[in-house]
Parts: sequence; structure tokens; C-alpha cells
Amino acid sequence: MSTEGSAVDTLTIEEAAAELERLAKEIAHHDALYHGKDQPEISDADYDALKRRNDALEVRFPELIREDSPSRHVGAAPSVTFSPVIHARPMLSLDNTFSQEDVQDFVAGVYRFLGRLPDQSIAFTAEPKIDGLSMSIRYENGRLVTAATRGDGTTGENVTANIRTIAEIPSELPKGVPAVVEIRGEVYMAKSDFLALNRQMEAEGKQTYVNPRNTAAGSLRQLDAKVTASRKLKFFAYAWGEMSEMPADTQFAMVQTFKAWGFPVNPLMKRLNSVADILAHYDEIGLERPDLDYDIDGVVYKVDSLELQARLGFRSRSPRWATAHKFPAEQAFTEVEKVEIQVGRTGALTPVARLKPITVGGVVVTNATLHNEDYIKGIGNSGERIRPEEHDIREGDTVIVQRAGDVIPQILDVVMEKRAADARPYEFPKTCPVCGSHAVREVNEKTGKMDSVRRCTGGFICRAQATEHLKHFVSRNAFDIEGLGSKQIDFFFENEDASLQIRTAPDIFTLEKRQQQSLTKLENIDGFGKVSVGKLYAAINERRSIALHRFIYALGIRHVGETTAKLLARSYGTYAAFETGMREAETLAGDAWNDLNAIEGIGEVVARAIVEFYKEPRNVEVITRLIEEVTPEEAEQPVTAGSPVAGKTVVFTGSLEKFTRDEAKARAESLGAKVAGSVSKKTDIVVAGPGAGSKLDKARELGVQTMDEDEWLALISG
Ligand SMILES: NC(=O)c1ccc[n+]([C@@H]2O[C@H](COP(=O)([O-])OP(=O)(O)OC[C@H]3O[C@@H](n4cnc5c(N)ncnc54)[C@H](O)[C@@H]3O)[C@@H](O)[C@H]2O)c1
Ligand SMILES: [Zn+2]
Repeated sequence: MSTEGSAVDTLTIEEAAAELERLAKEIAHHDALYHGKDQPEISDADYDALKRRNDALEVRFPELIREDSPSRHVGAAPSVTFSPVIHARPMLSLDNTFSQEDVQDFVAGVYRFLGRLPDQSIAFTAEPKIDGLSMSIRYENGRLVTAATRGDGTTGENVTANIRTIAEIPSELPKGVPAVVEIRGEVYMAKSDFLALNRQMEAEGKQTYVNPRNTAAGSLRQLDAKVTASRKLKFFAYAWGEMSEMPADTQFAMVQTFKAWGFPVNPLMKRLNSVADILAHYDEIGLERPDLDYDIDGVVYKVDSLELQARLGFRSRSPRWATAHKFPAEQAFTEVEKVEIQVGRTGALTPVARLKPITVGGVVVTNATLHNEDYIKGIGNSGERIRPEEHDIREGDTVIVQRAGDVIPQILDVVMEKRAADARPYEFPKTCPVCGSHAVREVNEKTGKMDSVRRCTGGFICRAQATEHLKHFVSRNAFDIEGLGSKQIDFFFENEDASLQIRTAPDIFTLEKRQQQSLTKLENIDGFGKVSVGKLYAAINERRSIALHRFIYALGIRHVGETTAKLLARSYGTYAAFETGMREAETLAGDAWNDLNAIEGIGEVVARAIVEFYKEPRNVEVITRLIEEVTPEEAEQPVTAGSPVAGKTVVFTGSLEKFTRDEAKARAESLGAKVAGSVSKKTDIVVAGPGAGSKLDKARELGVQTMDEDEWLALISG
């Protein structure tokens, strides 16, 4: 992304101008998606990073500030779906601050601008920044007349009918209010209502929503106000537009007046006199955040005196008298409601923290992985301390959760101030919670070190291991059987009726035959039906012949992932040769053992795991039954001789139109090429489809050969 670009200082003026142009386009694109369609395609943190890059460039090159610069604009143009409303006073955005230093600078800037000395104290208000959408509601002679979105700050969308459906917003104000009153604030959806809505969508088989903010905005900007009415939106008043008469002379008193007029206002708003107090309130609000029933993404500070606000005035898109102190990106505080143990395919006991739901980086998070029992105690994989000893994770603890990119959310630390007096250290079970067998931490024979993972020793008697095995067997890169997902596996596994039972992989392939002879018909069972049962059998039968590497991968041998399975398939060629080899290697010595270890990419740990797997008679028995139903194909020997791309490293980027990513990758690999995910000096060829971005730029920068799909096809077929 452009934010990773060179330091601003080293750019030439031409480079800076080009980058500013690109940033203006890119940010406008995201603004339109976020504000116009309520459907962002990048996280707020990524968006903020683009904005910061733009700001930094403009500070360094003020002469390059563009007419269409994102630093001069608010939101996005209003949609033509609604009639326009021209705001009597513009609706602006807020400047952002991200660190304590930023806040100090903001406060110091206010003092400097007003020519005040530090002892001539200026009061500020601090209140949560509600993550919803801003609204301006106009009352004339005490009656609601129009409600408008912010739009581009000057012109908003007329959503009066929709706003009238929100119970919390009064349609009439008490007697004696000024003739013209414009209340501004945030429309939002409560977290609990959001979760309930998603549960309902799920039950109806509809797509669920991503976060409360986009759902609130989408619910409000509806042509049919009935939809809005069904969504239980809420409101906080915190600002104003045109006022024919001012009822108060401070920010704080204004908001209190709104409260008296019947508007909901945020109870966490405070008036404070020093930077230290402001920052303390920020921390306090951060701690309260998980318990609030609405999303907030920071704390807003405003100069309290309206007279001083007027003197400070505005920049092009934001007031000089306010700033939004954002919470750190992708992190949030929440509570660990419970620690649960999941048992995996290999018997590993993995602790998972069930969290009080919270949105982190725009996504609702309800779980975080705790990895293993050492991790709970604050010990890392190599035995190093990652948290102080007393910061062990306990049920009921308030914790800091982090989500980075698509990875599973992690717990960074425990907030000790919030720990309950009676919180007890988590006791990791010594037996499998599913089958009750002993769960042990094996000692590595070589290093003498204890494995960080505790495993159930139940093997085949453990229901968790057996079902996870089956789920792995039907997964995308293994047998890939459509219609046989996690839910269905659980259903067939638990079924008491023998004609409907799937306990081991071969049972999948005998299901149809058993069903033909049975009176209990799958198609009569809830959730199946004639058509889907037909489809399921077809999907199963389609896999009666399968690539050897998929077959080996599907067996679920410990440490044998997709890559290892491919290596094995390539070296042994047929399943029979593979199994014979493994059984001959039983003694961990001799030719067969040496052959296995000689395969490049297969180390001793993996080799041992495979041989151990075949020593277990139950495994061999299941595979024997499986082979009666399924035929693993002979592995294709790579035709690399004379291949124009043999030994080359290839990267695919952008959207490919002639084949899927998986297909392109398989084809390249079968021609002896290596397919990599990122571009480096070692890359030989970058194949770029439409929409290719940073990878293509990088390739050009490094002088790597680039081509489009057609050129690639010509190369490999010529
Ligand atoms: N992910 C994306 O693609 C994308 C695109 C555009 C914007 N965004 C996100 O939207 C935000 C930028 O939008 P913005 O220009 O509306 O600025 P902003 O949301 O950062 O700040 C201004 C807004 O804060 C709101 N607000 C909430 N509580 C308030 C309070 N107590 N007092 C005053 N104002 C309060 C108001 O609606 C105001 O308009 C950023 O968080 C950005 O990350 C994301
Ligand atoms: Zn078990």
C-alpha cells in the first residue's frame, strides 16, 4: 500500500505530486464506498493510514495541495436517491489524534492560537466518539421539519421520513424553545440490537451484517421508512447547526439543554481542565468500552467556551477547537466470559476465550485463541515470558484484544485494575473434556523439552478427534465434498440409525447403498430434502476417483499438510507404492526409511509421524475399507523437461479471468515452476490480471518480468 512508500523527506516534488494525485483518487473511492454505499472494502485503520500519508505529504509540500485534496473535503457527495438538503451551517468532520503527544500538541495549539499562557486555564469537554452516522435535525417552532445526513458537509440527503421512525428523537420540543433549532448528533444501532438482527438474518438464511455502524447507516438510508422503523435505531445529541437564539454559552451547558429538551445525550461527557485529566478520562472511557451497548472509536475533545470556539474557528474540513482521540487501531477492551477447550483432529486441546462481543477493526469478535496452557500463564513458545506472571488470563478478566488482518483475534494483555477479587487462575484440564481420556504433554525425545500442546490420548474412541478427522477428510483441499460440511458431519456422526451413520471416511461412500436398503430416508429429514440428497450423492460419487496427493492429505496424518502430501505423491507415484514403503520403514531403518528421508522437504519428525500412523492397525483397516470405495489416481509426473518455466518463481496477482487461482497455481507447478505469494528479487515472472496493485508496482520497481494472462498462456503452451 502507498503508506509503506518512501519517507516523505526523500521524495522529489514530481514523485510527491504523483502520489498525492493517486491518494486523492484512492481516498475518494473509499469515501464513496463508506459514506455513499455503507460498504467499505478496507478497514478504518488502513483508511486512516492513507489519510495520514496524504497529510504528511501536504505538510512537506504545501504548494502541491490539490483542489480535490481529501484534506479539504468531508464525506462523500449525497446520493441522488434522496432529495438534497442544503445545510444552514456546514456539517464538518473532526481532526484525528492518535497518541498522548498528539493530544498535548492539540491543547498547546489551542493555547497558542488564543495567545493564552498555561496558567490561564482553558476548559475542554471530553465525550465518547459514537461510531454511527451524523444527522442534522431541524425544528421550526418546536416541530421537526427536516432531517438530513451530512453528505459532503454542504449538502446532505433528506431522510426526514426515516428519522421520524426513531422513537428516541422527539418530534416536538417543549414550549419556549427558540424558533429555529437544529440538533446534530449521531444515529447508531445498539450492539445488542445488532447481534439480535444478525441472529434473525442467520435464522432466515440471509447474509449477516458486518458491524453496527454500516448497518445503522444502511438502515437509515432506505427509501422505505418501514425498513428503518424495524431496525430500532438510536440517537445521541452532541452538537447543533442553526439556532435562532443560543440557550447557553458553553459546549457542556448546550448539551445539558438538549437533554432537558428530551434528547438522549451521552452520560460519559465530562468537563476537564488539564491534559492529564483529559487523558485519564480517555483511559476510563476505554475501560468502559466493552460494557457500553454501542460502538465508539475514540474520545472527542472540544473547547468548552463557545466564545473561544468562535475565535478558534474552522479549517476547511474541521473545527480548530475539537479533535477526536482515536483508540489504537484494531484493539479493544472486552471481558473473557469463559475459557473453553476445543479438541482437534490430532487430539490437541486448544483453549479458546469466549469474549463479550466487541467490534475490533470493524468486525464483531466473540472468540480469541489462547493457543495452549503456557500461553494462558503468559509464557511463549520458547519458554519466554510474554506477560508478567500475575497477568495470567482468568475467566471474568477484562483484556485487550487485538485483531490484525485476517488472523484469529489474540489477547494482548490483562487489565489488572479490573480483575475481580475472587478471580481464580484458570485450571487447565488434565483429561479430554470430550471423551475423558488422559490428556498429556509429550516430551520431545530429542530435546527433552515438554511439548506446549496437551493431547487427548483417546485416539479413535474420542468423538472430537473422530469428527474433526472427518471434517478434515471432506475439506476443500482434501476430498472437497460439497454438501458435507461441519454441521452435516456432526449429524451423521451422532445418528443412531445405522443407515444414516458416518463414523469413518469409508462410511461416506457406503451411505447411498445403506440408504437404499433402509426405511428411514434421509430426504425426509429436516434440512435435507430430495434435491439436496441427490446432489450430495452425486458429489460423493464424483470423488470415487481422486488425485493421489489429495488422498494422502485427506488421511489426516500428523504433520502431513498439502505440500508434504504433494511431495509424497510425486515420489511414490501410486498409493500402493506409498503404503508399502511406509510399512517397510516400520523399524525406522533400512532402505524404505532412507528413501522416505531422502525426499527433499521431508524431515525426520514428519517421516516418523507417517511411519507411526501406519503402525496403528486401526488406520490400516480404515484405509483398506476406503480403497474398496475410492481409487487414488496415479500421480502425474511433472513434465518439466523442456518446460519454459521449469525452476522459475512465478507470482499471480490481480483477478485472473481465464482460470481460478488454484488452477493457475497447479498448472504452473506441474510445469516445474514455483508459485510464490509475494514479489521479491527472487521472483522471475509476475502474471498480472486486471486490478493488480502493489505487487505489480513492486515487480516493475525490481525490474521483474511482468505479463498478462494471455502472454502467460502463450508462454506455457509454446
Ligand atoms: N474504511 C473505509 O473505507 C473508510 C472510508 C471513509 C471513512 N472511513 C472512516 O470514517 C471516519 C472518517 O469519517 P469522518 O470524516 O466522518 O470523520 P470521523 O468519523 O473521524 O469524525 C467526524 C464525525 O464523528 C462523529 N462523532 C461521533 N461522536 C461525536 C461527538 N461526540 N462529537 C462530535 N462528533 C462526533 C460525527 O458524525 C462527525 O461527523 C474514520 O474513522 C475513517 O476511518 C473509513
Ligand atoms: Zn478425547
